[in-house]
Amino acid sequence: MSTAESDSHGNPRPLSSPEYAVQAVNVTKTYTNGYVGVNAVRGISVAIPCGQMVAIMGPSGSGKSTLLHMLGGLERPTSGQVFIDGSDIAKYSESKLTVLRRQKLGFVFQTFNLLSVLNTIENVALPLLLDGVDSGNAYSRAEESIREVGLDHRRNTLVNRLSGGERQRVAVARALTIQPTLILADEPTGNLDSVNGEQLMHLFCELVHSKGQTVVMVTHDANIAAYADRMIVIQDGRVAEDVTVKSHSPAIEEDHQDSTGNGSSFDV
Ligand SMILES: Nc1ncnc2c1ncn2[C@@H]1O[C@H](COP(=O)(O)OP(=O)(O)OP(=O)(O)O)[C@@H](O)[C@H]1O
Repeated sequence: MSTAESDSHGNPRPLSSPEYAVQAVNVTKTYTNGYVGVNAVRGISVAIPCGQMVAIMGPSGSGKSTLLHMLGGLERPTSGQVFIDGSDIAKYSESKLTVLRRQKLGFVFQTFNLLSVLNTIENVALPLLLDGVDSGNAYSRAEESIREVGLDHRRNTLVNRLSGGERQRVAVARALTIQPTLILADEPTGNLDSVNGEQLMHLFCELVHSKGQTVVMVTHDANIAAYADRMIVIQDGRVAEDVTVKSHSPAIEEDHQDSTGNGSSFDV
């Protein structure tokens, strides 16, 4: 098994190897609730190669979301290192982390952080506009992401008038619009019915297997985890299992294209 410190043959590899989208090296996280410390993550090392789809599973409270947040620089580890692009992001300043997240990482979380005063396309274009992309370019890239998630017909609708599932898809479109190297998703299908949940997984598979992007998702749903190339099971803040379940699945790519050829086959 490949770990952060060694390859599949057990040979030591340099830290922050560029073949990895993200690497955690012996990360821990202790939250302090008053006088009581909660050891949410107790020393996890994982190396996630570029172009892999990973499902993180495990019981409630086992530390899955905490690990995901540390991989995305949303939480700082209490100890250990998190490497992205060869740098330990645990050492980054808040402002450097903000830029990294905006430029390189796509987040699909249940709390969508969508701005209710903006419509779909404005929300999706926002990260690009904040990053200084000119508005013509930002809006045309936003249109493309909205098409990918099958929400063209809602492009001008205020997000607080959308259903939970539609908002979830806006959040996905917003995450995709920056073409992130790493997509981090916490229960990404939580608000979707089974058809749209499957379509989102097909889209993730397409991004991973055709475009070389990397997806790390937390899920309780075994059917959703079955789309992943690798499953990491967390228990009591540690890795209990780390299994590569399959490699590239061309069938999924072929299935993904709809009759219009635009790649979106969400149930609208
Ligand atoms: N901000 C926080 N402050 C204090 N304790 C926290 C905080 N966030 C998480 N915890 C605690 O850390 C532990 C791990 O939480 P985490 O949310 O990572 O688990 P999880 O596996 O994602 O759970 P679930 O599947 O229920 O979402 C839990 O005991 C939780 O109560």
